[in-house]
Amino acid sequence: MTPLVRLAWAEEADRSLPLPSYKTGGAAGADLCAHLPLERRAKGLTLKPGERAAVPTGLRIAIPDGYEGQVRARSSLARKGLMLPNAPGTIDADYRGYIGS
Ligand SMILES: O=c1ccn([C@H]2C[C@H](O)[C@@H](COP(=O)(O)OP(=O)(O)OP(=O)(O)O)O2)c(=O)[nH]1
Repeated sequence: MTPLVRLAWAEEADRSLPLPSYKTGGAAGADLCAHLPLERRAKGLTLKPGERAAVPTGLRIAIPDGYEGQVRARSSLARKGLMLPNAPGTIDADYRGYIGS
């Protein structure tokens, strides 16, 4: 049986941003987009060396019981020197808050 993963936008989310999507039929994971507040989006997010930030996704997700979600950095980010300090980030099946990374 294919597990059903439910996604919901955060209340204040900009729903014109892309939802997580699998770029190819064989992709192991779906790409998540950053959901920066509108006023900060044009400038983006700049981190100083060694600085850390939680990047919101504007999404909540419900993972079925018995499964775990994982947030991993794309390898193209690693080539730019960006990484997730907690990778893989664990999304618990009973978590219903907003997903950040
Ligand atoms: O990269 C991540 C990792 C976790 N989470 C969310 C989903 C997860 O279910 C929850 C708690 O994560 P975890 O159990 O890894 O953190 P904790 O430090 O043990 O926090 P808590 O005491 O809140 O469980 O935070 C994210 O949104 N992004």
